[in-house]
Amino acid sequence: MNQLYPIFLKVHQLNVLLVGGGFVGTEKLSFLLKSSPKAQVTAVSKEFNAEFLELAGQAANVTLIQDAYDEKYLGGKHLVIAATNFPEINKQIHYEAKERYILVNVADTPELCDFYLGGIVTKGNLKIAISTNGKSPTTAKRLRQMLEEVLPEEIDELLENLNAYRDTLKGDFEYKVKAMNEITGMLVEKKG
Ligand SMILES: C[C@@]1(CC(=O)O)C2=NC(=C\c3[nH]c(c(CCC(=O)O)c3CC(=O)O)Cc3[nH]c(c(CC(=O)O)c3CCC(=O)O)/C=C3\N/C(=C\2)[C@@H](CCC(=O)O)[C@]3(C)CC(=O)O)/[C@H]1CCC(=O)O
Ligand SMILES: NC(=O)c1ccc[n+]([C@@H]2O[C@H](COP(=O)([O-])OP(=O)(O)OC[C@H]3O[C@@H](n4cnc5c(N)ncnc54)[C@H](O)[C@@H]3O)[C@@H](O)[C@H]2O)c1
Repeated sequence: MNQLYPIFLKVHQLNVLLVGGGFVGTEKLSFLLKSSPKAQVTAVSKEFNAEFLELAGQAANVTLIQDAYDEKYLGGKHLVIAATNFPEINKQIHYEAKERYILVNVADTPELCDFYLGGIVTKGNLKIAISTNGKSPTTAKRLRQMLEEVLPEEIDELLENLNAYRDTLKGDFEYKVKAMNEITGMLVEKKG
């Protein structure tokens, strides 16, 4: 059983440290920004590859620091993602983050992660996060692609309409719960 508890982070109001601006760092930044274009990210790396620089250059809130990792960069950070090509540096980042109670992900190294990055589907206001418990990231990717394909864009209209309806409801909490459940009931009704 997958015992991970997913949460939906407001990364535009949190400080994320990403260490390593190579191939894996670029992939992590790219998925982070795809889902959260305004994510506040400080990227520290000895070197950045061209793709990383292009991605960061187009982003709203990505700060680049060309330097070797140092624990001082953990100051004021809520989340850390380590993606250098040196396992011992990634381990050091892991331990120094843990000392400060900062949540840490060492890319591609499940045993050094407090959290995993997931496959993420966004359709307007709807967001679905997928994890395979680290068993098969490729399956998370394929499921993400499949859901992106099959979920209609109109699903966002449905959410907006239901939100507008919700705002018109007068009455107490119990009444609102009942009304919202009634109007959305057909979404889960089984065909006879
Ligand atoms: C979902 C996604 C999100 C993201 O990265 O943002 C993600 N990996 C993605 C793709 C992907 N990663 C890898 C491949 C190559 C094929 C392969 O090796 O399987 C592909 C496929 C591809 O690229 O086509 C390599 C890989 N990844 C991990 C290991 C280590 C291991 O398994 O032990 C290795 C081997 C490294 C090596 O041997 O060098 C581990 C992790 N990867 C996770 C997330 C976490 C678990 C998520 C879950 O619970 O399912 C976890 C545990 C930690 C973490 O990194 O957070 C993203 C798809 C995004 C999308 O497309 O939507
Ligand atoms: N199974 C394995 O051994 C294996 C194989 C391949 C990749 N990986 C994983 O891939 C990741 C990195 O691979 P990549 O393909 O992105 O490598 P890469 O060489 O493309 O990028 C590594 C980046 O880290 C930076 N860097 C190196 N030392 C640093 C330091 N001390 N401080 C700051 N930045 C530093 C480099 O400048 C570079 O930008 C790691 O998470 C690693 O665990 C593991």
